Amino acid sequence: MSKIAVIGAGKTGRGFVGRLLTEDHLEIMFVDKDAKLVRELNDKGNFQITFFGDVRPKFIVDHYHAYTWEEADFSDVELIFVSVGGSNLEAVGESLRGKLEDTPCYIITCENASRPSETLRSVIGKENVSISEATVFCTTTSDGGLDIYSENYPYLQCDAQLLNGYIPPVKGVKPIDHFGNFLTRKLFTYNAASCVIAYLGYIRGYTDYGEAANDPEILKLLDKNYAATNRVLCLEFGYDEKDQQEFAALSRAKFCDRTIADTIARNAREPQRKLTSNERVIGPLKLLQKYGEDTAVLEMTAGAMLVYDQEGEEEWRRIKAENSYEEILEKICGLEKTDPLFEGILKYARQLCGRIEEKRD
Ligand SMILES: NC(=O)C1=CN([C@@H]2O[C@H](COP(=O)(O)OP(=O)(O)OC[C@H]3O[C@@H](n4cnc5c(N)ncnc54)[C@H](O)[C@@H]3O)[C@@H](O)[C@H]2O)C=CC1
Ligand SMILES: O=P(O)(O)OC[C@H]1O[C@](O)(CO)[C@@H](O)[C@@H]1O
Repeated sequence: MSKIAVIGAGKTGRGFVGRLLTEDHLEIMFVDKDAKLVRELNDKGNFQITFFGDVRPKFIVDHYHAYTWEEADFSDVELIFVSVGGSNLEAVGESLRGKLEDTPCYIITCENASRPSETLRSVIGKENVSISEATVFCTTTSDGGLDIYSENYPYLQCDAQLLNGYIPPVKGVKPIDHFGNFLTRKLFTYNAASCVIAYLGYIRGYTDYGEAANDPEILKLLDKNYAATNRVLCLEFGYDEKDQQEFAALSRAKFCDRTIADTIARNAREPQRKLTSNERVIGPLKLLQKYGEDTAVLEMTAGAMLVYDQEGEEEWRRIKAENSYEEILEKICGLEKTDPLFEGILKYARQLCGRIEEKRD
């Protein structure tokens, strides 16, 4: 049988996709740029998945070998999952381009990102390679070791149309016929809400994600944002209102679920990625603006993102050291100075920055 590769042996790659493949007794070829992680995966030969709330016995993933790019051989690889973080997709495309053969090959991106298949397709540029995108609903965390903590989510839904009739030989991977804007819907509903909780939680001094999600003040803002975002997503994409409300309610229940042990730092990681123009905050803000809805909660969230600071976020710290808030709004968020969102976000950033400084004194 042809090989299956997973590029990015991180939390989603090894902890979610790796589990789905192992549940089907499939052999995995992990590829990662982190040579230390590759060595650890091979030396140990297995890792364990513990499910939040102990809803299922621990699960072992052990049918794999891990490789760095230099070692990885893609001959006879038919199916590739990519889960490296949206900002690393171009680099993955560059690395893959020279390694893929001229036989048909299918790639499924597993990223919270705007149009990740387009990004990868434009770099790989090979006719024989079909690239689909998936929505990852399964939260996976780690405490730095190989083992993973995870929800017991059973599926990876992906765009069937982009697979050109190919059916992945994995039970947990579900090609959906009318996938359409499902990834954008997920990003603007789930991940926008996650940003409200994480960054407003940071401003209020929380480090635990579940605590922040259950804060009554944050919940009030979250619900206000869900109501407005639900309305504009229905107007923009034609979703049924009740269906969208139920979709949003599922995300609310998940974020408030205290059995899912998670941190503000993980959910707030890489603000520079989350603040780009079509992403989870500026994207829905533009829709709210287009349909005349109240933009305050997401403007406040974007303001909190500008203020956000955390050990380990070195790229974000560099960007902030080299750019003013105004420059970040222009260069990263793609907002013009004349756009009311620009001034709105800036106003909140200044207010919240003052609040953080007061706390420090
Ligand atoms: N962890 C989670 O709960 C969820 C994650 N996601 C998405 O899944 C994607 C991955 O996230 P995580 O697994 O949490 O991140 P992670 O940081 O745990 O894993 C990413 C892995 O990709 C590797 N990588 C980065 N650039 C690479 C390159 N050029 N070549 C090969 N390997 C490379 C890194 O070394 C790392 O091992 C992101 O797009 C994220 O938004 C989506 C939903 C939930
Ligand atoms: O890697 P990112 O983009 O921060 O997203 C991870 C987020 O995605 C989620 O699955 C939300 O859908 C959460 O677990 C987590 O907050």
